[in-house]
Amino acid sequence: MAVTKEKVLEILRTVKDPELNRDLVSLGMIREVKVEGELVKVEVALTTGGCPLKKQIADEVKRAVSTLPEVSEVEVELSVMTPEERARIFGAKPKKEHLGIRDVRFVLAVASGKGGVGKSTVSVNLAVALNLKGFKTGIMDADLYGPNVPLLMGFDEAERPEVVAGKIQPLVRHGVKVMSFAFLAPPGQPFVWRGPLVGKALRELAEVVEWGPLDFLLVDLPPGTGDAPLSVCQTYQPKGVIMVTTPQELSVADVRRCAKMFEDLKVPVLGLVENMAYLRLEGREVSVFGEGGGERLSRELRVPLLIRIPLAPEVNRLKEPVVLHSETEAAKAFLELADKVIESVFKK
Ligand SMILES: Nc1ncnc2c1ncn2[C@@H]1O[C@H](COP(=O)(O)OP(=O)(O)OP(=O)(O)O)[C@@H](O)[C@H]1O
Repeated sequence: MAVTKEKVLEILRTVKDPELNRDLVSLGMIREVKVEGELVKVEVALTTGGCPLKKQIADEVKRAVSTLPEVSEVEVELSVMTPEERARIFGAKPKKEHLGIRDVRFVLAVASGKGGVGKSTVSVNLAVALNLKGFKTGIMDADLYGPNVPLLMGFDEAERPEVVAGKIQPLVRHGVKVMSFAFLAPPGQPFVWRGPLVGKALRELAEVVEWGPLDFLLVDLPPGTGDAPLSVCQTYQPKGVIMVTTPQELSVADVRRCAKMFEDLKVPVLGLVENMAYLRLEGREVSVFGEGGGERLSRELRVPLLIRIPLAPEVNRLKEPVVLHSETEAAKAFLELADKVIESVFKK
C-alpha cells in the first residue's frame, strides 16, 4: 500500500529549519507532497532563494521521508516563498509611519556576501562622505553578530544613547547619527541571537529609535543570505542596496548569491563597491587579492561597479573614518562613491 500524504507530513513535522528552529510544516515551507506509488515528491519553499542552508534542509527532508517503510524513493524540489508567505513567518511589513524612519527620505542598505570584506568600513565612510556633501545622514548598524560601526566611528565602548520620552536618540559623530546593537549590549559582551529573536529585536529597535529628518539612512546589514538580512530588509524596506565585495573569486560567488536574495525581495542593487581592490606601491596598482572580480560581477549582474577602494593602511590605522583625511586616495574614492550614490538615488 502506498504511503499517505498525511503520514509524509507527520514525519516532516520532525524536520526543523536550522535557523528558525521550527518544523517545516508549521512554518508553511512544505508547499506540496505528491505520492506516486513508492515515489514521494516534496516541494520545499525556502524563505529566500540564496538560503545558505538549502542543501542541509533538502537532505534532512529526504532522510526523514525515506524512513517511512512504504517509500523507496524521495525527490525534493526547492522553490522560494512569495513575499506573502514570508510575511506569515516574519510578520507583516511594518508601516513606515509606525517606525522611527518616518522622516527619512532614502533608506539604503549596505550588504556583503560574507563577513570581513569591509562592509562596515564602506558604510561609515559613505555616511560621513554624504554628510560632508551636505546631506543629513544616519547609519543603522544592523549587523547584530558583529556590530563594528561604533568602533569605526571612534565611539568609546561605554558610550550609550539617551532615551527621551521612551525613544532612543541616536548618538552623533562626525555629523552622522549612529545607532548600533553594540550600544545595547553590556560593554565587551556581544548578545547571542537565536533565529526567531532576530526579527523581533530588529523590528522593536526600528520602532524605538527616533531618527528625525534625514536625507539618507544607511543600514549596515549582517553579512550573507540568512534570515537576519532578510528581516532587516523587511523592516527598513530600503530603496536600494550597495553591495561590497573584494576581488577574490570566493567573495564574488557569495555576492552573486546575495544579489539573488535582493532580487527575490525586490530591492534593487544600486551598484557594487570593490574594496581592497589594489595596493598602491610606488605609483603602481598592485593586485593583492586577484584582479577584475568587481568588473566581472558588474557585467554578470548588470549593475554598475560604483568604485574601487584601495587597500590602504590608513583605513585601518586611523581612529576615525579615513574619508575625513581628504588628501588620501581612499578618501577621494569614498567621496566619489558618495557622488555616484547621490546620482543613482536621484535618477531613480
Ligand atoms: N580598504 C581597506 N584597506 C585596509 N583595511 C581595510 C579596508 N577595508 C576594510 N579594512 C579593514 O578590514 C577589517 C574588516 O573591515 P569591516 O569591519 O569593515 O568588515 P565587515 O565586512 O563589515 O566585517 P563583518 O562582516 O565581520 O562586520 C577592519 O579592520 C577594517 O579596518
